[in-house]
Amino acid sequence: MITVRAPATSANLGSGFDTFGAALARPADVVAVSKAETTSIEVTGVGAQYIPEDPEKNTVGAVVEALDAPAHIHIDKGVRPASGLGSSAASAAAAAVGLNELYDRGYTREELVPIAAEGEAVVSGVAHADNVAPAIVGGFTVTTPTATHGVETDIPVVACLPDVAVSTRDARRVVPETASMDQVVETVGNAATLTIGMCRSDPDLVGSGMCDSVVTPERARLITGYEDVREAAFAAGATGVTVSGAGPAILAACEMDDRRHVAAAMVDAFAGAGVESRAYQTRIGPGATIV
Ligand SMILES: Nc1ncnc2c1ncn2[C@@H]1O[C@H](COP(=O)(O)OP(=O)(O)OP(=O)(O)O)[C@@H](O)[C@H]1O
Ligand SMILES: N[C@@H](CCO)C(=O)O
Repeated sequence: MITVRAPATSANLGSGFDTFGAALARPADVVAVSKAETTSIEVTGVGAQYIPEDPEKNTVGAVVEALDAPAHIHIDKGVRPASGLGSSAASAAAAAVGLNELYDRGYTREELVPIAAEGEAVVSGVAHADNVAPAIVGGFTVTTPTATHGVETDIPVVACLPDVAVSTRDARRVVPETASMDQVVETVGNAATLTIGMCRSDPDLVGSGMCDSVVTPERARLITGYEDVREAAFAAGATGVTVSGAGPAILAACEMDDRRHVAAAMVDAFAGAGVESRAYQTRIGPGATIV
Protein backbone atom coordinates (compact mmCIF):
# COMPACT_ATOMS: atom_id res chain seq x y z
CA MET A 1 0.00 0.00 0.00
CA ILE A 2 1.18 3.54 -0.79
CA THR A 3 -0.17 6.57 1.08
CA VAL A 4 0.13 10.08 -0.32
CA ARG A 5 -0.72 13.48 1.19
CA ALA A 6 -1.64 16.06 -1.46
CA PRO A 7 -2.31 19.69 -0.52
CA ALA A 8 -5.12 22.10 -1.13
CA THR A 9 -4.29 24.55 -3.89
CA SER A 10 -5.38 27.97 -5.04
CA ALA A 11 -5.66 28.53 -8.79
CA ASN A 12 -5.78 31.69 -10.90
CA LEU A 13 -4.37 33.99 -8.16
CA GLY A 14 -6.29 36.79 -9.89
CA SER A 15 -4.22 37.56 -12.97
CA GLY A 16 -3.35 33.97 -13.97
CA PHE A 17 -6.71 32.47 -14.98
CA ASP A 18 -6.32 28.77 -15.85
CA THR A 19 -2.51 29.23 -15.64
CA PHE A 20 -1.25 30.12 -12.13
CA GLY A 21 -1.55 27.88 -9.10
CA ALA A 22 -0.08 27.60 -5.63
CA ALA A 23 0.13 24.70 -3.19
CA LEU A 24 -1.09 25.52 0.33
CA ALA A 25 0.64 23.95 3.32
CA ARG A 26 -2.81 22.97 4.64
CA PRO A 27 -5.46 21.55 4.45
CA ALA A 28 -4.74 18.33 2.49
CA ASP A 29 -6.23 15.03 1.28
CA VAL A 30 -4.62 11.74 2.27
CA VAL A 31 -5.05 8.95 -0.29
CA ALA A 32 -4.03 5.30 0.20
CA VAL A 33 -3.78 3.00 -2.85
CA SER A 34 -3.32 -0.77 -2.97
CA LYS A 35 -3.33 -3.10 -6.00
CA ALA A 36 -6.63 -4.80 -6.86
CA GLU A 37 -8.23 -6.67 -9.77
CA THR A 38 -10.94 -4.03 -10.16
CA THR A 39 -11.03 -0.47 -8.91
CA SER A 40 -13.02 0.49 -5.83
CA ILE A 41 -13.12 3.82 -4.03
CA GLU A 42 -13.96 4.64 -0.42
CA VAL A 43 -14.27 8.26 0.73
CA THR A 44 -14.15 9.55 4.32
CA GLY A 45 -13.51 12.97 5.89
CA VAL A 46 -14.74 16.51 5.16
CA GLY A 47 -17.71 16.55 2.79
CA ALA A 48 -17.37 12.83 2.04
CA GLN A 49 -21.15 12.55 1.75
CA TYR A 50 -21.07 14.76 -1.37
CA ILE A 51 -18.35 12.81 -3.17
CA PRO A 52 -19.21 9.89 -5.47
CA GLU A 53 -17.47 6.56 -4.88
CA ASP A 54 -18.24 5.45 -8.44
CA PRO A 55 -14.88 5.45 -10.33
CA GLU A 56 -16.66 6.94 -13.37
CA LYS A 57 -17.60 10.01 -11.33
CA ASN A 58 -14.69 10.46 -8.91
CA THR A 59 -11.60 12.33 -10.13
CA VAL A 60 -9.32 9.45 -9.10
CA GLY A 61 -11.17 7.08 -11.44
CA ALA A 62 -9.88 8.99 -14.48
CA VAL A 63 -6.34 8.76 -13.09
CA VAL A 64 -6.69 4.98 -12.67
CA GLU A 65 -7.76 4.76 -16.32
CA ALA A 66 -4.95 6.98 -17.59
CA LEU A 67 -2.30 4.98 -15.71
CA ASP A 68 -3.97 1.60 -16.33
CA ALA A 69 -3.55 0.96 -12.61
CA PRO A 70 -6.57 -0.74 -10.97
CA ALA A 71 -6.57 -0.31 -7.21
CA HIS A 72 -8.52 -0.06 -4.02
CA ILE A 73 -8.37 3.63 -3.17
CA HIS A 74 -9.18 5.16 0.20
CA ILE A 75 -9.58 8.95 0.11
CA ASP A 76 -9.54 10.79 3.43
CA LYS A 77 -10.76 14.27 2.54
CA GLY A 78 -9.21 17.24 4.30
CA VAL A 79 -10.13 19.66 1.50
CA ARG A 80 -13.87 20.31 1.35
CA PRO A 81 -15.43 19.76 -2.10
CA ALA A 82 -16.71 22.76 -4.14
CA SER A 83 -14.46 25.02 -2.08
CA GLY A 84 -12.20 26.78 -4.57
CA LEU A 85 -9.31 25.12 -2.77
CA GLY A 86 -8.69 22.39 -5.32
CA SER A 87 -10.55 19.61 -3.52
CA SER A 88 -11.12 17.48 -6.61
CA ALA A 89 -7.51 18.12 -7.70
CA ALA A 90 -5.98 17.11 -4.35
CA SER A 91 -7.44 13.60 -4.63
CA ALA A 92 -6.45 13.27 -8.29
CA ALA A 93 -2.90 14.49 -7.61
CA ALA A 94 -2.46 12.13 -4.67
CA ALA A 95 -3.79 9.20 -6.70
CA ALA A 96 -1.50 10.01 -9.64
CA VAL A 97 1.60 10.10 -7.42
CA GLY A 98 0.52 6.99 -5.47
CA LEU A 99 -0.44 4.83 -8.47
CA ASN A 100 2.70 5.86 -10.37
CA GLU A 101 4.72 4.54 -7.42
CA LEU A 102 2.54 1.46 -6.78
CA TYR A 103 2.76 0.29 -10.40
CA ASP A 104 6.29 1.62 -10.95
CA ARG A 105 5.15 3.58 -14.04
CA GLY A 106 8.19 5.87 -13.92
CA TYR A 107 6.53 9.18 -14.80
CA THR A 108 8.15 12.38 -13.56
CA ARG A 109 6.11 14.77 -11.42
CA GLU A 110 5.67 17.11 -14.42
CA GLU A 111 4.51 14.21 -16.61
CA LEU A 112 1.87 13.30 -14.00
CA VAL A 113 0.22 16.75 -14.27
CA PRO A 114 -1.81 16.14 -17.49
CA ILE A 115 -2.68 12.66 -16.22
CA ALA A 116 -4.14 14.04 -12.98
CA ALA A 117 -5.88 16.81 -14.96
CA GLU A 118 -8.04 14.16 -16.64
CA GLY A 119 -9.85 13.96 -13.30
CA GLU A 120 -10.75 17.66 -13.49
CA ALA A 121 -12.49 17.05 -16.81
CA VAL A 122 -14.77 14.57 -15.02
CA VAL A 123 -16.08 17.22 -12.59
CA SER A 124 -15.83 20.56 -14.41
CA GLY A 125 -15.91 19.53 -18.07
CA VAL A 126 -12.43 20.96 -18.71
CA ALA A 127 -9.07 19.29 -17.96
CA HIS A 128 -7.67 22.51 -16.46
CA ALA A 129 -4.37 21.66 -14.79
CA ASP A 130 -3.82 24.77 -12.67
CA ASN A 131 -4.83 22.97 -9.44
CA VAL A 132 -3.27 19.55 -10.03
CA ALA A 133 0.07 21.14 -11.08
CA PRO A 134 0.86 22.73 -7.69
CA ALA A 135 -0.72 19.79 -5.86
CA ILE A 136 1.85 17.52 -7.53
CA VAL A 137 4.88 19.79 -8.02
CA GLY A 138 4.44 22.19 -5.07
CA GLY A 139 5.17 25.92 -4.68
CA PHE A 140 3.96 28.40 -7.30
CA THR A 141 3.27 26.92 -10.72
CA VAL A 142 2.66 28.20 -14.23
CA THR A 143 0.81 25.69 -16.40
CA THR A 144 0.38 25.99 -20.16
CA PRO A 145 -1.18 23.42 -22.50
CA THR A 146 2.27 21.89 -23.06
CA ALA A 147 4.23 22.28 -19.81
CA THR A 148 4.30 23.03 -16.09
CA HIS A 149 7.00 25.18 -14.48
CA GLY A 150 7.22 25.62 -10.73
CA VAL A 151 9.26 27.59 -8.20
CA GLU A 152 9.54 27.23 -4.45
CA THR A 153 8.44 30.36 -2.66
CA ASP A 154 7.68 31.52 0.86
CA ILE A 155 4.47 33.56 0.92
CA PRO A 156 2.10 33.57 3.93
CA VAL A 157 -1.56 33.37 2.90
CA VAL A 158 -5.02 33.13 4.41
CA ALA A 159 -7.67 31.06 2.65
CA CYS A 160 -11.09 31.92 4.04
CA LEU A 161 -13.77 29.35 3.20
CA PRO A 162 -17.44 30.35 3.64
CA ASP A 163 -20.00 27.74 4.53
CA VAL A 164 -21.50 27.67 1.03
CA ALA A 165 -20.61 25.62 -2.04
CA VAL A 166 -19.83 26.88 -5.56
CA SER A 167 -19.16 24.24 -8.19
CA THR A 168 -16.39 24.90 -10.69
CA ARG A 169 -18.71 23.84 -13.49
CA ASP A 170 -21.20 26.60 -12.53
CA ALA A 171 -18.48 29.20 -11.95
CA ARG A 172 -17.01 28.58 -15.41
CA ARG A 173 -20.33 29.57 -16.97
CA VAL A 174 -19.87 33.20 -15.86
CA VAL A 175 -16.37 33.57 -17.37
CA PRO A 176 -16.53 36.26 -20.12
CA GLU A 177 -15.79 35.07 -23.65
CA THR A 178 -13.79 38.16 -24.61
CA ALA A 179 -11.50 40.77 -23.03
CA SER A 180 -10.52 44.21 -24.28
CA MET A 181 -6.94 45.04 -25.29
CA ASP A 182 -6.69 47.33 -22.21
CA GLN A 183 -7.64 44.37 -20.01
CA VAL A 184 -5.09 42.16 -21.75
CA VAL A 185 -2.30 44.70 -21.17
CA GLU A 186 -3.32 45.17 -17.53
CA THR A 187 -3.47 41.40 -16.97
CA VAL A 188 -0.01 40.81 -18.47
CA GLY A 189 1.43 43.50 -16.19
CA ASN A 190 -0.22 42.07 -13.09
CA ALA A 191 0.73 38.47 -13.93
CA ALA A 192 4.36 39.45 -14.51
CA THR A 193 4.46 41.41 -11.24
CA LEU A 194 3.04 38.44 -9.35
CA THR A 195 5.56 36.07 -10.92
CA ILE A 196 8.52 38.26 -9.91
CA GLY A 197 7.02 38.45 -6.42
CA MET A 198 6.83 34.67 -6.18
CA CYS A 199 10.43 34.30 -7.35
CA ARG A 200 11.53 36.81 -4.67
CA SER A 201 9.16 35.54 -1.93
CA ASP A 202 7.84 39.11 -1.73
CA PRO A 203 4.23 39.34 -0.42
CA ASP A 204 3.87 42.98 -1.54
CA LEU A 205 4.66 42.20 -5.17
CA VAL A 206 2.57 39.03 -5.12
CA GLY A 207 -0.37 40.92 -3.64
CA SER A 208 -0.22 43.77 -6.12
CA GLY A 209 -0.18 41.28 -9.00
CA MET A 210 -3.28 39.43 -7.75
CA CYS A 211 -5.62 41.96 -9.45
CA ASP A 212 -7.86 40.91 -12.32
CA SER A 213 -10.69 42.83 -13.98
CA VAL A 214 -11.86 40.08 -16.37
CA VAL A 215 -12.91 36.91 -14.51
CA THR A 216 -12.77 37.82 -10.81
CA PRO A 217 -15.57 40.46 -10.79
CA GLU A 218 -17.97 37.95 -12.38
CA ARG A 219 -17.02 35.22 -9.90
CA ALA A 220 -17.16 37.61 -6.94
CA ARG A 221 -20.88 38.14 -7.58
CA LEU A 222 -21.45 34.45 -6.70
CA ILE A 223 -19.93 34.94 -3.20
CA THR A 224 -22.13 36.66 -0.61
CA GLY A 225 -20.04 39.20 1.30
CA TYR A 226 -17.07 39.19 -1.12
CA GLU A 227 -16.53 42.99 -1.19
CA ASP A 228 -16.82 43.29 2.60
CA VAL A 229 -14.35 40.44 3.15
CA ARG A 230 -11.93 41.90 0.62
CA GLU A 231 -12.00 45.36 2.23
CA ALA A 232 -11.63 43.89 5.72
CA ALA A 233 -8.63 41.80 4.67
CA PHE A 234 -6.89 44.84 3.16
CA ALA A 235 -7.64 46.91 6.27
CA ALA A 236 -6.03 44.16 8.39
CA GLY A 237 -2.84 44.21 6.31
CA ALA A 238 -3.42 41.92 3.32
CA THR A 239 -1.23 42.79 0.34
CA GLY A 240 -3.62 41.20 -2.18
CA VAL A 241 -7.05 39.57 -2.13
CA THR A 242 -8.87 37.56 -4.78
CA VAL A 243 -11.28 34.70 -5.40
CA SER A 244 -9.51 31.37 -4.85
CA GLY A 245 -9.99 29.11 -7.86
CA ALA A 246 -13.64 29.14 -8.84
CA GLY A 247 -14.62 30.23 -5.29
CA PRO A 248 -16.23 30.50 -2.83
CA ALA A 249 -12.94 30.56 -0.84
CA ILE A 250 -11.22 33.95 -0.80
CA LEU A 251 -7.41 34.08 -0.80
CA ALA A 252 -5.34 36.84 0.84
CA ALA A 253 -1.56 37.23 0.69
CA CYS A 254 0.12 39.00 3.59
CA GLU A 255 3.22 39.36 5.74
CA MET A 256 3.58 36.64 8.39
CA ASP A 257 3.00 39.14 11.25
CA ASP A 258 -0.37 40.14 9.79
CA ARG A 259 -1.71 36.66 9.04
CA ARG A 260 -3.69 36.23 12.26
CA HIS A 261 -5.37 39.66 11.97
CA VAL A 262 -6.21 39.10 8.31
CA ALA A 263 -7.80 35.73 9.12
CA ALA A 264 -9.90 37.19 11.95
CA ALA A 265 -10.98 40.17 9.83
CA MET A 266 -12.12 37.93 6.98
CA VAL A 267 -14.16 35.62 9.24
CA ASP A 268 -15.75 38.65 10.97
CA ALA A 269 -16.64 40.25 7.64
CA PHE A 270 -18.27 37.07 6.38
CA ALA A 271 -20.20 36.87 9.67
CA GLY A 272 -21.34 40.48 9.13
CA ALA A 273 -22.77 39.36 5.80
CA GLY A 274 -24.58 36.48 7.54
CA VAL A 275 -22.19 33.76 6.35
CA GLU A 276 -20.24 31.38 8.58
CA SER A 277 -16.68 30.68 7.50
CA ARG A 278 -13.35 29.28 8.59
CA ALA A 279 -9.96 30.73 7.79
CA TYR A 280 -6.88 28.62 7.12
CA GLN A 281 -3.76 30.50 8.19
CA THR A 282 -1.28 28.88 5.87
CA ARG A 283 1.53 29.50 3.38
CA ILE A 284 2.63 28.38 -0.06
CA GLY A 285 4.17 24.97 0.55
CA PRO A 286 5.27 21.63 -0.92
CA GLY A 287 3.39 19.35 -3.32
CA ALA A 288 2.26 15.76 -2.84
CA THR A 289 4.37 13.69 -0.48
CA ILE A 290 4.48 9.94 -0.01
CA VAL A 291 4.00 9.37 3.73
N1 LIG B 1 -12.09 12.96 -5.14
C1 LIG B 1 -12.90 14.02 -5.17
N2 LIG B 1 -12.72 15.02 -4.28
C2 LIG B 1 -13.55 16.10 -4.27
N3 LIG B 1 -14.59 16.25 -5.10
C3 LIG B 1 -14.80 15.28 -6.02
C4 LIG B 1 -13.96 14.14 -6.10
N4 LIG B 1 -14.41 13.36 -7.11
C5 LIG B 1 -15.49 13.97 -7.63
N5 LIG B 1 -15.74 15.13 -6.98
C6 LIG B 1 -16.83 16.08 -7.28
O1 LIG B 1 -16.24 17.29 -7.75
C7 LIG B 1 -16.99 18.41 -7.33
C8 LIG B 1 -16.05 19.37 -6.61
O2 LIG B 1 -15.10 19.82 -7.52
P1 LIG B 1 -15.01 21.35 -7.86
O3 LIG B 1 -13.98 21.51 -8.92
O4 LIG B 1 -16.38 21.89 -8.14
O5 LIG B 1 -14.52 21.94 -6.48
P2 LIG B 1 -13.08 22.23 -5.93
O6 LIG B 1 -12.16 21.16 -6.46
O7 LIG B 1 -13.14 22.41 -4.47
O8 LIG B 1 -12.86 23.66 -6.54
P3 LIG B 1 -11.73 24.43 -7.35
O9 LIG B 1 -11.36 23.53 -8.52
O10 LIG B 1 -12.41 25.69 -7.76
O11 LIG B 1 -10.60 24.71 -6.44
C9 LIG B 1 -18.07 17.90 -6.41
O12 LIG B 1 -19.27 17.81 -7.18
C10 LIG B 1 -17.60 16.50 -6.03
O13 LIG B 1 -18.66 15.60 -5.79
N1 LIG C 1 -8.88 27.77 -13.32
C1 LIG C 1 -10.02 27.07 -12.81
C2 LIG C 1 -9.68 26.64 -11.42
C3 LIG C 1 -10.80 26.02 -10.66
O1 LIG C 1 -10.28 25.78 -9.37
C4 LIG C 1 -11.21 28.01 -12.80
O2 LIG C 1 -11.03 29.13 -12.32
O3 LIG C 1 -12.28 27.65 -13.26
